[in-house]
Amino acid sequence: MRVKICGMTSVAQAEQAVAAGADAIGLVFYEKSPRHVNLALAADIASACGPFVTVVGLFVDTPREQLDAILRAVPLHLLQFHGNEPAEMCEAYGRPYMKALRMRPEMDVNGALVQYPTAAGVLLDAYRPGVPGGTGETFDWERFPETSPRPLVLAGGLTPDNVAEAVAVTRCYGVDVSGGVESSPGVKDPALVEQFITNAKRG
Ligand SMILES: O=C(O)c1ccccc1N[C@@H]1O[C@H](COP(=O)(O)O)[C@@H](O)[C@H]1O
Repeated sequence: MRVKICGMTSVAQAEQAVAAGADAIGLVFYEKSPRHVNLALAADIASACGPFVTVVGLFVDTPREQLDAILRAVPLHLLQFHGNEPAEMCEAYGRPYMKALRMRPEMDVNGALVQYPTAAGVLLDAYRPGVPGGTGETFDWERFPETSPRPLVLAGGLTPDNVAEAVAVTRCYGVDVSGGVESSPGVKDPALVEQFITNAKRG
């Protein structure tokens, strides 16, 4: 089980998550998010993580020039797309990418998955109209596909209390969390981070 802790807003938070066993950390480049980081801070956080931790950049319909500038400044290993980016746009940067799909009630999940054959992974998240992610809401885990052409990551409303069950029900490749390990938006709680990672890996 791989665990990503998303929305790091300080070097100390990232170092603590890595020390607690996080496989990946996320940097949010979506300006409307309370977890948004500027380039200098993002670069400092990325370089504090060490060579064996995946540093993920999160984007929501970010214009090409802006994303290129971020890539020049911050050493990102994986791009996570949370907007309406088609596969060609996700592929255009020549980096491994993960596409987030929000689980609208009427969505044909298998049909959506095959639209991203080049993704390193696909993340399934809760759907709230008008909100691209970080909702703190779960979706019906029974809708999680049993098989997939690409590794599937579960997100949406995960917490230390529900993550073991979520892993058991979905048998996902990995989990991603933001709000469920925070004391307030953008502030990670070290105890919750540690509990989350322990419970996810145990589950
Ligand atoms: O974290 C954010 O602020 C965010 C903003 C815009 C799009 C996605 C965002 N976060 C991602 O959303 C999911 C679920 O988050 P939560 O655990 O329910 O708070 C997760 O993949 C985050 O990386």
